Amino acid sequence: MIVWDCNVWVSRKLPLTGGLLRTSSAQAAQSYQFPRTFGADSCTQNPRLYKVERKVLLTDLLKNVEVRTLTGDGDVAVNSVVTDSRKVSPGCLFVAVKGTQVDGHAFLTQAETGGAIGVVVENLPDALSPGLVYVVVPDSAVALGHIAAAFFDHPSEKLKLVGVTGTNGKTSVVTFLFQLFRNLGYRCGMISTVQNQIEEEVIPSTHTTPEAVVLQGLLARMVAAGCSYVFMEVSSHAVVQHRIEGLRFAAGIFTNITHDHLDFHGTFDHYIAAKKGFFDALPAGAYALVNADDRRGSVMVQNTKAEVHTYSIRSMADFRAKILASTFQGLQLLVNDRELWVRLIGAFNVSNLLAVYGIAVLLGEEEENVLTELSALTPPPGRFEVVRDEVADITAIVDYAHTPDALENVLSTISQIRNYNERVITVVGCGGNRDATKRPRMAAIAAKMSDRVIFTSDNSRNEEPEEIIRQMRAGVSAADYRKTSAFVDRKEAIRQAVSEAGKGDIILIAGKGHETYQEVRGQRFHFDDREEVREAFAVSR
Ligand SMILES: CC(=O)N[C@H]1[C@@H](OP(=O)(O)OP(=O)(O)OC[C@H]2O[C@@H](n3ccc(=O)[nH]c3=O)[C@H](O)[C@@H]2O)O[C@H](CO)[C@@H](O)[C@@H]1O[C@H](C)C(=O)N[C@@H](C)C(=O)N[C@H](CCC(=O)O)C(=O)O
Ligand SMILES: Nc1ncnc2c1ncn2[C@@H]1O[C@H](COP(=O)(O)OP(=O)(O)OP(=O)(O)O)[C@@H](O)[C@H]1O
Repeated sequence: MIVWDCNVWVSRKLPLTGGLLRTSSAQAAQSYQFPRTFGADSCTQNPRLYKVERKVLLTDLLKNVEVRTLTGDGDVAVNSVVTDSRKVSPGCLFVAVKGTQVDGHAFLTQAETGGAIGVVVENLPDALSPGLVYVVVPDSAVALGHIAAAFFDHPSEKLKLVGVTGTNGKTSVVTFLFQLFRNLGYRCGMISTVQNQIEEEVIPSTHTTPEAVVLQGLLARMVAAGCSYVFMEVSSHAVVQHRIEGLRFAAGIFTNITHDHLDFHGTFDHYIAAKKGFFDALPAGAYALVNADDRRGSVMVQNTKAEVHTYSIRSMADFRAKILASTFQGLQLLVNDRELWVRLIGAFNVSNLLAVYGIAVLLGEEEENVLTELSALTPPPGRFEVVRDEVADITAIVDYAHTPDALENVLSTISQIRNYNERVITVVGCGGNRDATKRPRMAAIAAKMSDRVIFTSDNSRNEEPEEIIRQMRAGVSAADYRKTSAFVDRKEAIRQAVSEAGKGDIILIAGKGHETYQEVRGQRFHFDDREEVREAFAVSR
């Protein structure tokens, strides 16, 4: 597997004139040269490998930016765009962004000392340094998106970019789209929480939606690799922090919205507004495909310029489906009146499939071909992933559900498929330093919909895991409380679930899905629910 560091992609060599770079957009479109591929370790060991050999005139970077004032020489050549003063290098442009912890404007001196040739700011500092070019903009984060897009020569305009937003289903939908379009014969890229991918090449992911410079660089690599489609997740954080500014989307998909990330957005209305912001910004000529089964679906597209289409499993819509049979092996469906079998599990995946089918048809694919290819799709890692102990006849399901809604969905999927001669044992925890309001709600859902619940840890971060579990248990009704127990150590919790399970029982291990770590007090330890349950099955024999 080739691993690319997200900070290293494009090396574009342009001619220098008289010590200063003079170039044009036409030249800028020329010759991408990639550095050799590196393992992640070599990048960490040798920071020089991070250097992007690329220079663009500052004035060219600012073409789509609302500039209030520019002090200094705008024709200076910029060789990288940086938002962290600790990562500046000679020749870079430092963009000072106001964050949730600190204000990047506090680090202008550090940026200059590190070799920045220019800074983008919202306010000029009291004393100007003669060595720096100052660009004043109304909003640095907005400016950053456009600057990053220009630095990488507007990659999103050279392919078809499809963005997927919603509380749940983003990873599933982009993964299915990536598989489908590759099966239809296109070269594709994918940007997702689990991993980024350019055809076969896997690039580790740090965010659901990377920050602007990383994102634009990644897209530039995808262009250079000949991708004609890129499917990316658009998180509400990314919309609010303007990471997607400067991108041109061919289509946007809305899956659903439920309570999540209220620690960041403050209120549900702000969270809805963040998601809606993505559709507000879609250009005319793009498609907006929304889930008509979610009552916020119509709100999302109230002010969009894009062409609106809908999908539904409950009502009339442009793209609709009916579930004929639902089993742990797959689903039999009627999609726009055509019958098909898919290897995916759960009603929520029918919604996801409709989003995929709808966008493929809107983007011009033959309906017949798309329907045929839907049968070949496989779920992303850690999404309703089944691990079986065939000897003991116990089914474990590892799922990333870490919101009340997703947990309810997974448990109701299990209850639709189970035969009620068996028990459902749920192992679940909630993350630390994240939305605490979901803790009692998730616990109540788990207890109401399972025969047994074992509460445990799930990335407690800087909080006490015992306290998180206490807050969860507070949500459990008196009647359900006797079904519950708690094991702070997730390994022990999984082993306990396996030891309690009998023939035919189902163990749901919720919350971590594909994650391969447990984050405790700033440190990440290797932890993989799938490995743990396999091990627990082995030792229980
Ligand atoms: C809460 C949040 O969104 N944080 C993001 C934010 O960091 P921040 O606001 O804390 O930044 P800050 O520390 O206040 O710094 C502000 C600015 O000063 C700069 N700085 C800071 C210190 C210094 O010495 N010098 C300096 O220049 C920083 O580089 C930054 O540009 O801006 C950073 C740079 O863009 C992001 O990497 C960071 O994501 C962090 C790692 C994160 O965990 N984000 C999560 C919550 C997130 O974005 N999640 C969504 C998905 C959510 C979901 O659906 O599950 C995602 O898209 O990944
Ligand atoms: N359309 C959907 N509606 C509700 N729940 C879903 C849907 N699709 C998937 N899920 C459930 O939500 C969990 C998360 O799914 P997925 O990773 O696709 O969503 P996501 O939006 O990418 O979430 P995150 O950003 O947290 O990764 C899955 O494990 C599954 O249980």
